[in-house]
Amino acid sequence: MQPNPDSRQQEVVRLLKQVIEPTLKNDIVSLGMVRNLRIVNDYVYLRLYIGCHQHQLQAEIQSVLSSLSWCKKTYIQLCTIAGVKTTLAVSSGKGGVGKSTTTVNLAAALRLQGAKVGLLDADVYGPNVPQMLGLGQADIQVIQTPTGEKFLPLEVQGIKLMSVGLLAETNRPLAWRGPVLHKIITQFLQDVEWGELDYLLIDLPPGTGDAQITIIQESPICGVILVTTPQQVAIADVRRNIYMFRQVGVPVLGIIENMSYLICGECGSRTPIFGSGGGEQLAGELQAPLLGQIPIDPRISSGGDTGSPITVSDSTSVAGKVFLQIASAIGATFT
Ligand SMILES: Nc1ncnc2c1ncn2[C@@H]1O[C@H](COP(=O)(O)OP(=O)(O)OP(=O)(O)O)[C@@H](O)[C@H]1O
Repeated sequence: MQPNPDSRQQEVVRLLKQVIEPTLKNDIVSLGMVRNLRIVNDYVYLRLYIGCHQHQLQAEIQSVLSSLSWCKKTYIQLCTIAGVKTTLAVSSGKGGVGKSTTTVNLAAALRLQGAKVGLLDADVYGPNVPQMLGLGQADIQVIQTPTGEKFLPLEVQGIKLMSVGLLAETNRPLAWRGPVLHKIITQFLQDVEWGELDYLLIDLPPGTGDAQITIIQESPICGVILVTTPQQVAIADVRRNIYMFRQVGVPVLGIIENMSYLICGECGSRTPIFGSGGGEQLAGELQAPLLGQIPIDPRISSGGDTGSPITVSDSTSVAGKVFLQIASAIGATFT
């Protein structure tokens, strides 16, 4: 009698769920670390997406799967980014909601709290992170390493940075499509010599297209942070975005609501210019925590233009404090 492939698959998943990541205190399947699980004949194949400090999980998987009577061998393809512990993605349903601003300030907040931080600006449609950190067009160096040639990230304000924008010509929009886009993104993920990083933040392109799906599928993202504004239209887009991440199996860490309110300079009262409660409603509906609400502040915008994130220039501002709070929550989760 032929073995039932579905019951074998279920058996493997059940065993894999016994492998618990000790810091995150959850199983590796729920954490989205196991992908592309296939059982062919009597062999198990899977990809394991982990940080550089989680290699022991591979041996644990081999150990639990060794109890399968029918399995001749388990092949595990390790997917890590050399030197990087925790990879987080920042995403938004639509453009212009402040995703890059949020990524830069979050990177700055994690840095202020002593973490080693890298930032990958993968927003091929509008790579503006370098400018937000005060970098113009800069030459990217290629260095020789034991594993081949690699891009050397730039270092600015204590943050290591690599951006598709740094490879593009000034004032010329990037118009990469399909295979070219796929190649550039995967090259970014594999061919950057980050050194040792506690966190790599990836600023994803907005939406749910090819570029996003490629990055999510190809990288060991431990979690994604979604940025939205309180408007209904932005929220509908985030909803689509969340479903995409859940389909791939990447955990959604939470939602940041940007441009939530304007603070009166005179009396300190808060006015919700774009409506209120959107982030909260979404967080409830999708069971993803609301990590923070960022005010509208002209200094956030001017800081983006001049390369001086508000979290660094004024860490005691309301926005600065919210970013630091979110960074603490991330630190509490991953270390
Ligand atoms: N809380 C805020 N207060 C004031 N201005 C803000 C705030 N957040 C973002 N901005 C400004 O809004 C504009 C859009 O922000 P940003 O580029 O970060 O958005 P984005 O979602 O990354 O856009 P895209 O992905 O389309 O490039 C920028 O000029 C930025 O300075």
